[in-house]
Amino acid sequence: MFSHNTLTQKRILITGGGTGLGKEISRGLLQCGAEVYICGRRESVLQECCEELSADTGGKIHYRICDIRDPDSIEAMVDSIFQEGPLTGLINNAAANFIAPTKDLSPRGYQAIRSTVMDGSFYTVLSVGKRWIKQQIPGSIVSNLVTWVWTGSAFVVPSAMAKTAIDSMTKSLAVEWGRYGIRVNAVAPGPFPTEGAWDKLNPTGKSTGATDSESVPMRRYGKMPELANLMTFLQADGCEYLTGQTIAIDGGHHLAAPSTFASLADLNDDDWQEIRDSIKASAEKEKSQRSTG
Ligand SMILES: CCCCCCCCCCC/C=C/C(=O)SCCNC(=O)CCNC(=O)[C@H](O)C(C)(C)COP(=O)(O)OP(=O)(O)OC[C@H]1O[C@@H](n2cnc3c(N)ncnc32)[C@H](O)[C@@H]1OP(=O)(O)O
Ligand SMILES: NC(=O)C1=CN([C@@H]2O[C@H](COP(=O)(O)OP(=O)(O)OC[C@H]3O[C@@H](n4cnc5c(N)ncnc54)[C@H](OP(=O)(O)O)[C@@H]3O)[C@@H](O)[C@H]2O)C=CC1
Repeated sequence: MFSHNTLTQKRILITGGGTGLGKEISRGLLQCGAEVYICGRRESVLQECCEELSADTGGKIHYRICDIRDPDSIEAMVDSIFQEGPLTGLINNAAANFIAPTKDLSPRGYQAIRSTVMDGSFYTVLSVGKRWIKQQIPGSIVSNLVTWVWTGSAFVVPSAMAKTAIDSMTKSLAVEWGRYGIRVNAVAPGPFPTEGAWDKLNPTGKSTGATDSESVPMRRYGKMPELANLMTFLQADGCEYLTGQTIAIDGGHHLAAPSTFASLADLNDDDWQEIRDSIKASAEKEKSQRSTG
């Protein structure tokens, strides 16, 4: 779809780029000639991703260990990247999520998700954006949201709330920063199966709804290159007049089956305990690999 030099001269930071969608978006950007920075809390995961993608694409990819819930950690990362040269693009992709009945959420459970998705995305945008403004450099910010920004979604309320806040940031900053040549857009994917999302949203196979590809009008899940292509377009030269938009890429899913987890109202307490235990096992495995956070 794009040539190997569509993104030559572009230097793009993608948060949470070591796994899942972030990793495959990084692959797509590298294939189009961008220099890519990824970050996350697990050094071994980031290192392995860089080795794999650089061998597969021949592109330049670097990692930084960073906890985006901590603004100081973000400042240190962005500062060290700009010392090597300014970024031209930022993709807010890192996120936290788990499925749970809202009545069972503690303040800490809510904060774990809000502080990553809403605060972490905002801190990163602020850290990069203020440098672009000061150095009079144009840039492209793209946040990876979800179609719940339009539909809401039961049983993942903190995620739906926090993603919606970033949708609002997208429209607001597009206006405030347009005069600096900074574009602010977002994408809203439907289901693109990844280990990270499925472990937290359908750990036992009981979270039906969107896990069924038949509920998508296109009768399938998204393919990674499709999402990478949209991200490449939004980071490329040639669409400078496009800003303030959140673009769905979901095979029509949210128009046909808007309430992703509505059917889960029928699960009982034992089902939810089993789901919670499975999520805990997945989170503990990830935690044991963390270098920060
Ligand atoms: C199959 C689904 C198909 C859906 C298709 C629709 C379209 C897809 C839409 C997808 C949209 C978005 C998806 C995503 O964002 S997926 C990203 C998944 N990846 C991650 O979450 C990675 C990061 N995750 C984490 O860091 C952790 O998993 C966690 C979020 C738990 C945070 O870890 P942290 O170390 O900060 O926190 P703790 O483990 O100490 O827990 C903090 C509090 O949270 C409570 N908690 C944890 N799990 C649950 C649960 N299952 N239910 C209720 N509460 C939970 C925990 O008890 C702590 O609170 P307390 O101290 O008060 O007990
Ligand atoms: N998969 C899907 O179907 C959909 C996904 N999305 C969105 O796509 C994005 C990626 O999701 P997906 O790839 O599925 O899930 P993953 O779990 O694979 O990706 C989440 C990434 O975020 C990183 N991360 C989490 N917390 C932090 C933190 N505090 N600081 C730094 N990095 C952090 C994780 O790395 P580490 O743990 O090492 O820090 C991980 O690399 C998310 O924004 C998600 O909401 C949207 C719609 C659909």
